[in-house]
Amino acid sequence: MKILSADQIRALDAYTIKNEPITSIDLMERASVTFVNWFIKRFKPHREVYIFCGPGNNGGDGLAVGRLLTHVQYSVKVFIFSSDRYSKDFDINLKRLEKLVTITKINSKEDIPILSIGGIVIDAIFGSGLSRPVGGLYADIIKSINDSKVTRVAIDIASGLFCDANNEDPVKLKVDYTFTFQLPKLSFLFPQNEDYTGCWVIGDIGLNKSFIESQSSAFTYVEEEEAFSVVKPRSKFSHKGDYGKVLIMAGSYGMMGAAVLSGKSCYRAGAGLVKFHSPRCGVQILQSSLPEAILSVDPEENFISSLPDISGFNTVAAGPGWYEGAESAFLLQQIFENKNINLVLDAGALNVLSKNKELLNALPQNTILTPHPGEFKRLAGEFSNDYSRLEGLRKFSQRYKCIMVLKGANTMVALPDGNVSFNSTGNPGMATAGSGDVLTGIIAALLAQGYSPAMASKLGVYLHGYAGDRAASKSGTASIIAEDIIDGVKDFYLEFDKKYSASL
Ligand SMILES: NC(=O)C1=CN([C@@H]2O[C@H](COP(=O)(O)OP(=O)(O)OC[C@H]3O[C@@H](n4cnc5c(N)ncnc54)[C@H](OP(=O)(O)O)[C@@H]3O)[C@@H](O)[C@H]2O)[C@@H](O)CC1
Ligand SMILES: [K+]
Repeated sequence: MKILSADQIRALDAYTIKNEPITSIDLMERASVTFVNWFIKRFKPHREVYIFCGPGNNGGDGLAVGRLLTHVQYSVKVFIFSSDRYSKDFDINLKRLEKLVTITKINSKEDIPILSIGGIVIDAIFGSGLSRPVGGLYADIIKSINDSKVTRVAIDIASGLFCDANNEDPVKLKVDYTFTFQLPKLSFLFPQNEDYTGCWVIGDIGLNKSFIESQSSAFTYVEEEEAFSVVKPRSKFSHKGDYGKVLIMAGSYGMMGAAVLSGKSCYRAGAGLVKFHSPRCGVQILQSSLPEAILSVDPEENFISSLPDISGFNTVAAGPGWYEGAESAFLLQQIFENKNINLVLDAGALNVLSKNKELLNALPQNTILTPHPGEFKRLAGEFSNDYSRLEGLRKFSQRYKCIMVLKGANTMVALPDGNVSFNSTGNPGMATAGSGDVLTGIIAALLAQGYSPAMASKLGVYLHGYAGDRAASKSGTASIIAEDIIDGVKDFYLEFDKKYSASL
């Protein structure tokens, strides 16, 4: 799903109105009906509902929502603001609502209502048309709502949040839910906006799909349909050689678990053959934890010091559980000399790169780097906010022609062509030791099976999050351990098999 800018959304709105065709007031009605259908499923009518409506079309939506909720017996109190310019559709909806309920105009601070505890605030002050930081009476209202013990629901986007740009100004409405129209907004995907986004839901209001397709955007949001559509079914006559050979260079004394987790997830995600290159201390651990894997043994007891013969492997995964000494830098240098191999680097390998930045210039094209935010900071430096970090990630990927997988909620995958996809699966329970090792194994497995590095990264991240969500559905978020995520990989392929046989 594409993520469009506020300007593109405005053009999409206008295009739909002209070409469907539909009048703008009817489109507003459709959007409001969609919102209300969702709202009444979630909130019972016994709670007091306060709707704050700004002067534009977001306010117009609020007024239409007020009317629709009144029709289904919700007790609604509606507030508007003095303005010298209301939108046309605001005015129309104001007239429609005035016949049903008393509307309060807020002219000064004294008019700001006290909100009853347990009430619900519907925020229709500003939507995608916010053009500058919020001040004056609007700011007073937002602060007052933020201080009240109510549930807050934003129509389209919380007031004070820009769709696609940073707003340093502290005046933004904190919300529990955002019901947004048609497409996710870039700002929903950043940790810094968590309080101003809450749980967000997309309502399909029938905006023109071919116009959306025609728009160029560097940003996409990967959801179920797209992810499953790229999974390759297995041919009846295939054999293990068709699914690739992965060499995992992971683990050191006390850290062999990282290698086990990467290897297991690599097999679960479909690799034909997994071979570990292990320090001597890891031999027993690996052979007994993963009998399916084969082993090459390093001369060193406690860490990997040398590169085995990698001819015959199409994929190498390196870094989980790594010792981060000078030997590892030399090892990376040797690995980088093999330009025709698919490569995933994680954890220790990333830290070795951070300490030896000159090595970045030798990265084979399309190498996949999977840093968490701390590792990315060590690689690329600090950024003042999440928007500039996104730009930093894009630049890094473009500069070193590598694929950057920045892990977190909505993991970002930045490609050397400047495009970035955001992931839709996963949950906070996946913030647990070993979760990253599992992702490394999954991405390596997909690379080995012939997915392009870009596809292996995007699908791998989706699959990893999906597996984590399945794990959460069985054991609850807080108790997920990395092994559970590996188990969840089975559920992904089970779902794929079902979808695939249903499609035949
Ligand atoms: N897109 C779609 O497909 C559909 C969109 N729909 C809805 O329309 C919404 C977008 O509506 P919109 O364009 O009228 O913008 P909106 O957010 O109401 O604000 C504009 C007003 O606020 C003012 N203003 C701005 N910033 C300000 C500030 N800091 N402080 C004070 N004033 C400020 C601005 O004034 P100006 O900047 O012109 O001075 C103008 O008066 C969208 O979010 C969705 O809810 C649906 O109905 C149907 C389908
Ligand atoms: K809003």
